Amino acid sequence: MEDHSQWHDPLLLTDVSRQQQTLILSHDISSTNSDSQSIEMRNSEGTSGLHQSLEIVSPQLFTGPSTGRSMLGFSLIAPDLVVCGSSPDIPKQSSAAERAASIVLSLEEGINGLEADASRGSPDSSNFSSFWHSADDIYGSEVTGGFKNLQGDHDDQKKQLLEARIVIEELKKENEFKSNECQKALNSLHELQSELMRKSMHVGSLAFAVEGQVKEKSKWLSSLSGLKRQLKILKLDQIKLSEEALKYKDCLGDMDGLRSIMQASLAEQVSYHDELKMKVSEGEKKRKELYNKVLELKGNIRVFCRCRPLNLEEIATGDKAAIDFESARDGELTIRSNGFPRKTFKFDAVFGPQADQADVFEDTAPFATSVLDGYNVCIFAYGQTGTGKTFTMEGTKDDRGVNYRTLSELFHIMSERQKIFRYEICVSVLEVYNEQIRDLLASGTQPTVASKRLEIRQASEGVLHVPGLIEAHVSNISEAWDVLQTGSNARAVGSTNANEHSSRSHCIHCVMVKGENLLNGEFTRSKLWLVDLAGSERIAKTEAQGERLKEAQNINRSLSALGDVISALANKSAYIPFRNSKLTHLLQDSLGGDSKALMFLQISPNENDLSETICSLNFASRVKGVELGPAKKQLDNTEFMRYKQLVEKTKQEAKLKDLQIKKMEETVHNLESKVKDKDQKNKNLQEKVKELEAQLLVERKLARQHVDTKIAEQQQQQMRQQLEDQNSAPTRHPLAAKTLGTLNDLTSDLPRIISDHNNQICPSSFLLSSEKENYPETAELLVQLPKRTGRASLCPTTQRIPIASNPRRNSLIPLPMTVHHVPMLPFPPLEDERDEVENSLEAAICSPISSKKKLNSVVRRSVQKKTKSPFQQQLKKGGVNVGVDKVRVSIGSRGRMGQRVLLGNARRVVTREAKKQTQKDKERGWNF
Ligand SMILES: Nc1ncnc2c1ncn2[C@@H]1O[C@H](COP(=O)(O)OP(=O)(O)OP(=O)(O)O)[C@@H](O)[C@H]1O
Repeated sequence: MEDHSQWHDPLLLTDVSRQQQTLILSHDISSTNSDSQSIEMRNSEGTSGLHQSLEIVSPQLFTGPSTGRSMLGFSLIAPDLVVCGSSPDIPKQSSAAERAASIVLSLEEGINGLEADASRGSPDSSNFSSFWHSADDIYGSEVTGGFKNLQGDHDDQKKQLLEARIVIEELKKENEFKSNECQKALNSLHELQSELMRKSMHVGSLAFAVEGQVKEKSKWLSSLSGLKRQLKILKLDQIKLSEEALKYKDCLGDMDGLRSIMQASLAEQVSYHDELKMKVSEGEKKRKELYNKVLELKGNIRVFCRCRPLNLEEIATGDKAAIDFESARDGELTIRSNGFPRKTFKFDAVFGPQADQADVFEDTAPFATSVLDGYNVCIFAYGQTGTGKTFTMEGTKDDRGVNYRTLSELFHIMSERQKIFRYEICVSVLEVYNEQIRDLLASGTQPTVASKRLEIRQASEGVLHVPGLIEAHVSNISEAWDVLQTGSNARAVGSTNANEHSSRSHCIHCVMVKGENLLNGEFTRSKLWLVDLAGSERIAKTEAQGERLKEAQNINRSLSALGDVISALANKSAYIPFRNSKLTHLLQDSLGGDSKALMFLQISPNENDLSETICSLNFASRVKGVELGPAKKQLDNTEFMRYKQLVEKTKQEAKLKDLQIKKMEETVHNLESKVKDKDQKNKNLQEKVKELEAQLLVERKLARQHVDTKIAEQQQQQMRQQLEDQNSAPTRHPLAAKTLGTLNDLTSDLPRIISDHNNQICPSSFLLSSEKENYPETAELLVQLPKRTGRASLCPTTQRIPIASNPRRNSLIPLPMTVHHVPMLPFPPLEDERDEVENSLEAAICSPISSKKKLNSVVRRSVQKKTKSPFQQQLKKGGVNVGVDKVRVSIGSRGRMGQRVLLGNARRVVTREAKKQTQKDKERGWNF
C-alpha cells in the first residue's frame, strides 16, 4: 500500500485536487468513446487567456466501470496538465488499474509520465508496468493494439516535444539575445535619458537665453517703436518747419523791403542823431569854455570875506565893530580904527553880518558846476578862531552852510545832466590834527578804536591819493550829508578862550566825482575839497597851554605853510612848498595852476580882534593876488584806456557776430535751396499724378464708349431677333411698332427687351455704376428697375458673370460734366461717315428694312459718337491706337496693366473668330 501522505506533486505543486477552485476539469470518459477528446481549459476567472488542447486517450481501461472518472489537474503556476494517478482524490480502494490510469502529463517535460516516473524511480512505475502486463493479460491483444497506438502517438508527441524543446532553446537563445539587446537598449536608453536630461538642461538654458533675447527684443522693439514715433514727430516737425520756412520765405521779401526802409530811416535818424550829438557836444564844450573863461576872468582863486555879527557877549561887553560895512561895496572892505577909516581891502565878495547863508552860497554855486565839468575845486574857510568858519561851511540844522548847499547843487546839476552825463560821487571825511591825517569816517564807525595814521601817496602825475581812506559812495544829498555829518561829529574840538567849541584840527571833506559823457564817451575825474580850517589864534591871547598849545602851534604852522604855498604860487616860484604841511600836501592837486579855489575869509567885527583881523585880511589879500593860471580839465586816462580796450573788444565781438550771421545766412540759404528742391519734387509728383488721372479718365471714357458700342450691338441683335420673331409670329413686338429716337423711349423699352432674353441680362446693370455719376437721368431708371447684384452682359451669347464690387474712383479729379448719354441721342451723323456706317450696318444686319433702319440709327449714332469722340484726339496725340475700324482699349484700374481687347467696328459680322475672341475675353474675366 502506498503512503499517500508522501505523495508529491511532480511539478512541486500543491495537491492538484486542492486547486479545484482554480481549475478542475472533470469529465466522464465514456467507455464507448475511443476517440480523442479535446479539452478546453479555462482558468477560474473564466477568461480565455489560456487555452490548452490536449489529445488524450480515454480508453475504458483508464476507468473502471465502477468509477468511470478520471481526474485532470492543471496548475496555474506551471502550465502543466497533470493527470494525477496517485491523487488522494482517487479512491484508495481502487484497483491498481485504476491508479495506473492516473497519468502525469507535463507540458514541459512532455507526455512522458511513464518514463519520467520510471526514471525518478517513482513507486508508480512498477505499478504501471505491471499494470500494462496485467492489462495485456486481462484485455488481450485489443489492449495491446491500443497501447501501441498510444505509444505511436507518444512517440510522435515526443518528437514534437523535442522539436518544441529545440524551438524553446532557440527561443531561449533568442530571448537571451533579445535580453542582451534589451539590456543594451536599456543602457542606451539610460544614456539617451541622461543625454536627454543634458539636452533638456541645455534646452532650458537655451530657453532662458531665448527668453532673455525675447525680452531684449521686446525692449528693442519698444525702443524702435519709440524711435519711430519720434521719427514721425520729427517728420511732422520738419513738415511744419518747412511750412514755416515757406511762410518766412514769403515774408522774407516783405521783410527785406521793410528792412531797407527801416535801415534808410534809421540811417537818417542816426545821422541826425550824430549831428545832434555833435552839436550838443560842441555846445557843451563851448559852454564849458565860456563858463571857465568867466571863472578865469573872475579868478581861479577867489576870496570872499565874511564878517560875523557881534555876538551877545561882545554886545554885552560894549565892544564896538571895527569894520565899516556901509562902505563895503564892490568887494571893498574898510577897517576903521578909532572911528576913522584905516585901511581898505578888496575881495571878490564881502558879506557883512546881515548876509545869510543863501547870499554867501549864491556866488559859490558856480564852483559846483566847475566840479561837474571836471575841474578840481577847493573851498576853504580861513580866519581867526571863533569868526564863523564852521558856521559858514557847516551851517546849522536850520541854516545850512556851503558844504550842504554845494553838495545839493552838485546833485541838482547831475540830475539835470543825467541824459548826457553819468556821474559817480564818493565822499571822504578826514582831518589834519597835529600834522596827522585821520579818517573821520573810520573813527566815526569805530569810535573806540584809534584811527590809524594815513599817508599821502602820489597815484599818478599830479594826482594824490590817500591809501586806506574810506570813500563812501553816495547817490543823493541825504546820503552825502549823513556821511559828512558822521565825519564832522568825530572831529576834534575843544574849548578855548575864544571859542567854547573851537575846532582844533583842519576838517576836510573830499567829494570825488567821476563823470562820463554819454555823447562822446569822455571820462572826467575831479575833486571838491570843502575845508574848514582850524582857527588861527594868538597863543598869547588865548593863553593856550599844554595840549591846546601844541594844537595851536600845529594849526598856526599849517596855516603858515598854506600861506607860503599861496605866496609861492603868487610869486610863480619854481618850487611850491606843498609838502611843508599835511594840509598843503593834501590840497596840492587842488591848489595848482589847473584848479579853482575859493577862500572864505572869516573876520570878527570886534574892535578888540582888529589886529587878527588885519592879519587875516593881509593873508587873504595875498591869496587874492595869486594867479593860478588857466584851469585844466582833469581827464581820466585810465578810463580812457579802459574805454579804448572796450572799443577794441566790441570791435572783435562785432566781427565774430558778423561771421556768425554769415554762417546763419548760409544755413538759411541751404535750407531754402532744400525747400525749393522739395517743392520741385512735389510739383513733379503732382504733375505725374495729374497725368495718371488724365490717363485713367481717358481709359474710363474709352471703356464707357466700348460698353456703349457693345450695348448697341446687343440691342441690334435683340432688335434683329425680335424682328425675326415678329415676322414669324402673328403679333409684333411692341418695340417694333415704336419709333426709336429718344433716349427715354429706348430706356423705357430696354428693360423689357432685355428681360425677354431669358433673363440673361440684368437691367440694372446695363449701365455701369460709374455711369450713375455721369448720367443721373439713367440712375432714376436704375432705381425703378429691379435691383440685381452682379454684372450682366447684353450679349446673349455671353454668360453672366458676377459683377465685381463697384470700382472705387481712384482720381480725385471730377469726371467730365459733359453729358454722354447712352448712344441713342438723335443727332444726325455726318453725311460722309453716315453712309459708310449705314452701309456697313446694312451689310451686317439681316433684318427687315423698316425696323432695321431704326436699329441702324441707334447703332450708327453710337459708332458715330465713338468716331467723333474728343478723346480720340487725345488718344491719337497720346499715341494710342484708336480708329474707326479698330479700337484698342486698355481697361485697368489702380495702376494695373490693362488688358487690351481688340474690338471690331460696326461692319464686322460676328464670325467664328470673333466668337472665339469673345470666348477668350470671357475666360479672361472681361465683363462689359
Ligand atoms: N554869520 C554869522 N551869523 C551868526 N552867528 C555866527 C556867524 N558866524 C559865526 N557865528 C557864531 O559864532 C560862533 C563861532 O562860530 P564858529 O564856531 O563857526 O567859529 P570858528 O571860526 O569855526 O571857530 P573855530 O575856529 O574855533 O572853530 C558860533 O556860535 C556861531 O553861531
